Amino acid sequence: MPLISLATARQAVLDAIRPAPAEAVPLPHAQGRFLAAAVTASRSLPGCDNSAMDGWAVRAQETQGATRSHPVRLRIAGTVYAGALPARALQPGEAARIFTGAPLPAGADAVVRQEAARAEEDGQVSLFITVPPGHDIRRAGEEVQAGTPLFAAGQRVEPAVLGVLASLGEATARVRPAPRVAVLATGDELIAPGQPALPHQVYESNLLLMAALAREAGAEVLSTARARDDDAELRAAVTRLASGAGVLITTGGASVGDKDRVKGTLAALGARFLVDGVALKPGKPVAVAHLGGTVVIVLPGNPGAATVAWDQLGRPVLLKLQGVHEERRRVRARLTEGRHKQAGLTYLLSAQVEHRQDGAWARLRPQGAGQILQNVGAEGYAVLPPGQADFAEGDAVEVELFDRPRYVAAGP
Ligand SMILES: Nc1nc2c(c(=O)[nH]1)N[C@H]1C(S)=C(S)[C@@H](COP(=O)(O)OP(=O)(O)OC[C@H]3O[C@@H](n4cnc5c(N)ncnc54)[C@H](O)[C@@H]3O)O[C@H]1N2
Ligand code: MOO
Repeated sequence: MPLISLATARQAVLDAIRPAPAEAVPLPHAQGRFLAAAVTASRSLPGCDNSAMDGWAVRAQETQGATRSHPVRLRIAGTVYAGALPARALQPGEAARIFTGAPLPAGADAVVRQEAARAEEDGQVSLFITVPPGHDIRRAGEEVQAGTPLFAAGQRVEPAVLGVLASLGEATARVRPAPRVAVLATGDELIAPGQPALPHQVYESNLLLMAALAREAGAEVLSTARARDDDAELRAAVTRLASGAGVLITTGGASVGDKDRVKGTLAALGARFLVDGVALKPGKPVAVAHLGGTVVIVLPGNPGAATVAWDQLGRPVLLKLQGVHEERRRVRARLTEGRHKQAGLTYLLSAQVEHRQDGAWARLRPQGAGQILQNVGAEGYAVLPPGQADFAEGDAVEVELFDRPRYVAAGP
């Protein structure tokens, strides 16, 4: 049976995943989450007319003609600090001492900053500049009017968004919970970093890598574990890890070798496969299954293949659970070198994009499913689509970029 395409696989998986119910969380816990509902400004910013500078609140008209050699003198009428209300309105002939952020007294319509003024000993202030109405004033609502739509559902709560929510007075945000993820690395050959290893043994790197990638996609990683290529051990590990997790990521043992037992173990436990194998390289053996209420992402052991398979199927699952769909930027770029590929598969190759005078070029680095260095510094994947086997140097391809994705609310 021919393998299904990447696009078909992703659609099948996403159709089967529902976003988790939204919850209100305190703002400090909302960082990195995705808004479950649109946010409208609950107050205007600023809340009232206020001073942009430390100086003097005045009637602009009364500063007419003021210069350093011919100052205008006004009577000092009290002081307004930020957070306090002015004691009274400004009368003609008066200036009030005012500080940055303090509400403008009624009657005042401009501020003269203190560098352009001097308080005299007779209770007056000399102003050295003429200012127009509105000078150094921040008007109520000039940044945002109460009721203005600010963020769409799906917006990621980045630091700047947290700042805006707090300045609106919000203490909580409605977001989807972080998917609770467990990671299982399988393989007899694996040795934990820090332990001695012989050349035929392999340092286990997928646990750390996959947990980190899952966190990048919003997950809370509950546990990581290793298991040998042994049915009983795999069964016990899968059962234990899946019991507390919404998503279980496994790596290794996903192909057709004698010791590749992960899919068989899952099937024996009653897993229902949504996808089993994709016309993708690297990452062909990837599978996605439901095991009770847990989504299991079965990744190949090869770190390069696991990374691509995670990125193309695992990450979208995590985002859908959080109610969003990611739109990546794409650029068209020419290959700096030719590539031969299997015609039926989509190849996703780690690339850096170089902007030259004659346009964008995709530089592919040495890479392979079993390699890992290509991931470092990669700016995106050059997409070599199915239906073509040979790509020559200079052929234009799409590069799917990793940075600055746009998150939009996903369907149900
Ligand atoms: N006859 C065939 N052989 C293979 C096929 C096939 O279709 N027919 N598919 C190949 C493809 S594609 C891939 S990808 C690999 C995937 O194999 P597995 O998922 O079964 O992975 P393993 O055999 O367990 O390991 C592969 C490789 O990766 C290393 N590895 C595994 N886990 C880790 C880890 N946690 N940290 C670091 N490195 C790890 C492992 O030592 C192996 O070198 O199968 C092809 N074979
Ligand atoms: O297609 Mo495998 O996942 O690369 O070697």
